[in-house]
Amino acid sequence: MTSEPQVLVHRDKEELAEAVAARLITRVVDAQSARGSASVVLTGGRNGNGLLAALASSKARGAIDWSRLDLWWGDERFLPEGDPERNATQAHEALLDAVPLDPARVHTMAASDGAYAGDVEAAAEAYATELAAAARPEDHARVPSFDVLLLGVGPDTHVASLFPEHPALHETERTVVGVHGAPKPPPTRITLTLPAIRAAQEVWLLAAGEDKADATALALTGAGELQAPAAAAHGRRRTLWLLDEAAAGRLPRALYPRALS
Ligand SMILES: O=C1O[C@H](COP(=O)(O)O)[C@@H](O)[C@H](O)[C@H]1O
Repeated sequence: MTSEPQVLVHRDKEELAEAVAARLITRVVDAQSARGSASVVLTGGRNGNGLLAALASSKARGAIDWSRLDLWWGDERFLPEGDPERNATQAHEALLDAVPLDPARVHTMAASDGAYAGDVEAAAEAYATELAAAARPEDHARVPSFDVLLLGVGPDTHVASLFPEHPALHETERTVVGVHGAPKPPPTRITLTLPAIRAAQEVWLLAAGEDKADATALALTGAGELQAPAAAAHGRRRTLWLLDEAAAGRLPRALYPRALS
């Protein structure tokens, strides 16, 4: 089962970050009260980090039981531990160091100088194993059915480290793969594949800024999955495109309810 994309447009990137932070707090609190815990897949990039910063400064952040939250990553730049370009480093700076998480529930992807000694394929396989161990029988997948999986949309329509026309987009078996020759630095990365992304209950795609307007329009107006990877990202129950007015600027008006001012 997939879900039709829904589009919500906020005024600017600051309003987008604050509104998505409020939405995420509500979603996590609901999942924790229903099940005892929640799981969220983080994204890197400007909008992902803007969201984490908005969560850090939200007065409502205390509503989340941070010790019962599993955090995963959709992708990682295969760089040494602590490198400022690693998505995990940026997430720690923006939010994770400021909240009482259980370190055992913070599932970072391996660094290039870590246990797999520069072998990105082995690092990807290890993350797939960690995900499979966390999946419950009721998830019906080799990954947990994440409550929310966040994806920042790149100006070329990439999501996670799935770039247009790249071989990782063809993956139908593995849930995590190594990426070589990414067009955006660094060239070597680790990414969830489409089957892993589509196991999430809800997929939220984030885009702000005029440089995302073409990507957003392309992905939401019928582009193929190879041409526009963002078009291939769906949640089982919900697929939400969360935009600011600049990123929504080239969308047909019929696609979203809020009129641009
Ligand atoms: O490299 C990456 O870029 C995308 C989008 O980044 P943005 O700065 O253009 O918003 C991000 O989603 C991905 O996780 C990251 O590794």
